[in-house]
Amino acid sequence: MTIIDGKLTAKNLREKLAIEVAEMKSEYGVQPSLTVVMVGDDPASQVYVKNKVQQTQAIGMISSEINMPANCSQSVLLDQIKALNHDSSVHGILVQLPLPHHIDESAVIAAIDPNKDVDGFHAINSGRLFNGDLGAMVPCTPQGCVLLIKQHLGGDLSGKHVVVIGRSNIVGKPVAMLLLQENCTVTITHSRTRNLPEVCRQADIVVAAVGIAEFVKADWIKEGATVIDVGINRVITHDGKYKLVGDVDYQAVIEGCGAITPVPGGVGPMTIACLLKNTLLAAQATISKRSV
Ligand SMILES: NC(=O)C1=CN([C@@H]2O[C@H](COP(=O)(O)OP(=O)(O)OC[C@H]3O[C@@H](n4cnc5c(N)ncnc54)[C@H](OP(=O)(O)O)[C@@H]3O)[C@@H](O)[C@H]2O)C=CC1
Ligand SMILES: Nc1nc(=O)c2c([nH]1)NC[C@@H]1CN(c3ccc(C(=O)N[C@@H](CCC(=O)O)C(=O)O)cc3)C=[N+]21
Ligand SMILES: [Mg+2]
Repeated sequence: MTIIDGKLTAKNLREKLAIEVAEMKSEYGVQPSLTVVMVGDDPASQVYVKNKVQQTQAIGMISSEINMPANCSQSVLLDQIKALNHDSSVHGILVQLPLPHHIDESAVIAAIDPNKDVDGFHAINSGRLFNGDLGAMVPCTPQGCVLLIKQHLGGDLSGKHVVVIGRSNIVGKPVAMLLLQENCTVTITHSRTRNLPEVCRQADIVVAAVGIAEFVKADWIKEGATVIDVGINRVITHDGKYKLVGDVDYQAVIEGCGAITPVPGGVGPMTIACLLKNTLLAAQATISKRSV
């Protein structure tokens, strides 16, 4: 049984990115920059934003954060995004989700310049991914999942049966598309799926993106299967502290699976590393435009 070390893999990826950032600065005088827009003060989002700001700067990129009050209107937020779209010193824009209920998330995502959409959530980018076009900005968490799977299984995923649990636009659907592109046989499951344990037992690889703490049980996992736990759930322990747990019943599943990503230290750090990679790609695209 292997515990897939996402923290280490993410650190190695960030080190490679740092070299490319330094080269970009010295050869073109361009420093990749990422702006995160946060509306309101969701505590879980704050942790993510804090990690992201620190890691962006650590690899030599510019990080800025725009905090807007929870009661800010949709039109004020859309104007802010338009200003960032027109600001050539900003290469990547990330609007932290979820947004307050009075704001239409899809309208906000649609307002982001697809070339600066480092989350890969804009319909132009999800369409490119769906069509198998190179040049899509690929959503960070799905990208991180696939990197961890390929690293563990040695690159070629042809013919592997993957069961994805969850069909959100930010994790389930895009991770399924990426794995299809890797020639996997992909089953997408969700809350209306019948006999989910039975379906999961067919899988060589299970990707759990459900949002329910310790939802996936040991007897759902075929012996030797690879388990990717995307879930980030904050639960209160018996001594009243918060801890993070995934969507997989980790302590039970480690007994029989072939490999598993821990929470924390699995997919989460890869999400941030892939965000930095997308920011570098967005900055590189502005240079190739300039030189022709
Ligand atoms: N590690 C990271 O970097 C990231 C982690 N996350 C975490 O990943 C998890 C999933 O996130 P996200 O995709 O945004 O979540 P959503 O809530 O948007 O989607 C959850 C999905 O799980 C399905 N589901 C819910 N209950 C069941 C059930 N009983 N049986 C089967 N399927 C079920 C839902 O089905 P239906 O569509 O039918 O409602 C839905 O498709 C969360 O814990 C989140 O915090 C998210 C982003 C990044
Ligand atoms: N526009 C947008 N894009 C996102 O990608 C996005 C978002 N909104 N909203 C929230 C979710 C969640 N998410 C996480 C990323 C990293 C960690 C992460 O770094 N986790 C660490 C530890 C964190 C800790 O210790 O609290 C780990 O799992 O080891 C967690 C969660 C990105 N999301
Ligand atoms: Mg959601």
